[in-house]
Amino acid sequence: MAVLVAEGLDKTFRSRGKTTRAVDGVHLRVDRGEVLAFLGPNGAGKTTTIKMIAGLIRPDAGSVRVAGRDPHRDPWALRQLGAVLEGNRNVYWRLTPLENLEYFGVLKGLPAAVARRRGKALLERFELTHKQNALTQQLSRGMQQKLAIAVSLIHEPALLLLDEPTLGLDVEAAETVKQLIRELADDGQAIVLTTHQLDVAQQLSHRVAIIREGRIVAEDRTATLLARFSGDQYEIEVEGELDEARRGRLAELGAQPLNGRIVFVGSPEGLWAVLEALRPLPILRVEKDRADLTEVFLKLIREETHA
Ligand SMILES: Nc1ncnc2c1ncn2[C@@H]1O[C@H](COP(=O)(O)OP(=O)(O)OP(=O)(O)O)[C@@H](O)[C@H]1O
Repeated sequence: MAVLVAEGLDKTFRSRGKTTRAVDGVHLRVDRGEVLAFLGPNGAGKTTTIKMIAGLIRPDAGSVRVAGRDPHRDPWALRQLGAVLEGNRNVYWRLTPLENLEYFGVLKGLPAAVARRRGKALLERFELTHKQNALTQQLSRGMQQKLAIAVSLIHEPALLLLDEPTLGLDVEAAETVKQLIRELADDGQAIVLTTHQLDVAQQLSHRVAIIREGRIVAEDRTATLLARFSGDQYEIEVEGELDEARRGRLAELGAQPLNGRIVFVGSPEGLWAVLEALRPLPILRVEKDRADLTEVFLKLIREETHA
């Protein structure tokens, strides 16, 4: 089920006689339980798009539907949004985590008792209960980030917007936050993730949309995009020496021994023939050349530049 449907979004800024077409015909869709990584170089139009989705900037053209309704017209649709857009700004340093959750819950229209009950449940779930009465400013950055996410979820929004959720966190805190995001998605939360940390995007996203100069230049399932940009080269490592007969057979199949590895470019069927030719030598490793999201991103961005 589509939680977010954005269609044909346009936004042009005019300031001091200069016109910037920040967003140009952007379509985005996010389903329940799906993490969409929304990626692009600096100034590509991500923040402007997210602000249009969040009801903060009115699009010149196009439409946004969150859980079927327009956040620019319908306060109910606005309540279907939760956002951690700029670091920890949605928490108050001088309040405790529980007070933050209660305060923002009431601000979002919840009765105080409901906000408190949900706040306690979120602290439990995010393993922050032991800090519920400490001042937020005394929490570690990782804990503050978890609290910021908890606060954005207090009113049980249909769509969660996360901007750079792991930026500046140490390895362990980043892993905890990533795990939390995975669990939220597994429980059905729809999430739009904006980040320049492409490894994080690769690990967390089901789908990727890449924007450049206001236009979407690629939009696909993460796995599909990675497969599309992966080569068809295999590397095989075996134990023991290759005799002359075997070397000859490998050459016939188009496989090349190279620095202790065998390199083969071809189809999966061809690979089986190569493996067959190596029998009965023990195989230590067979690996396909796989693109990562950084390579995909750079290729797409450059392709567009040269187009
Ligand atoms: N209020 C504004 N007035 C004029 N131009 C703006 C305004 N907001 C954004 N822009 C311009 O619109 C374009 C897109 O900006 P946007 O902030 O959406 O990019 P971004 O992809 O979020 O970039 P970053 O990754 O650097 O945050 C940029 O050229 C930016 O300078």
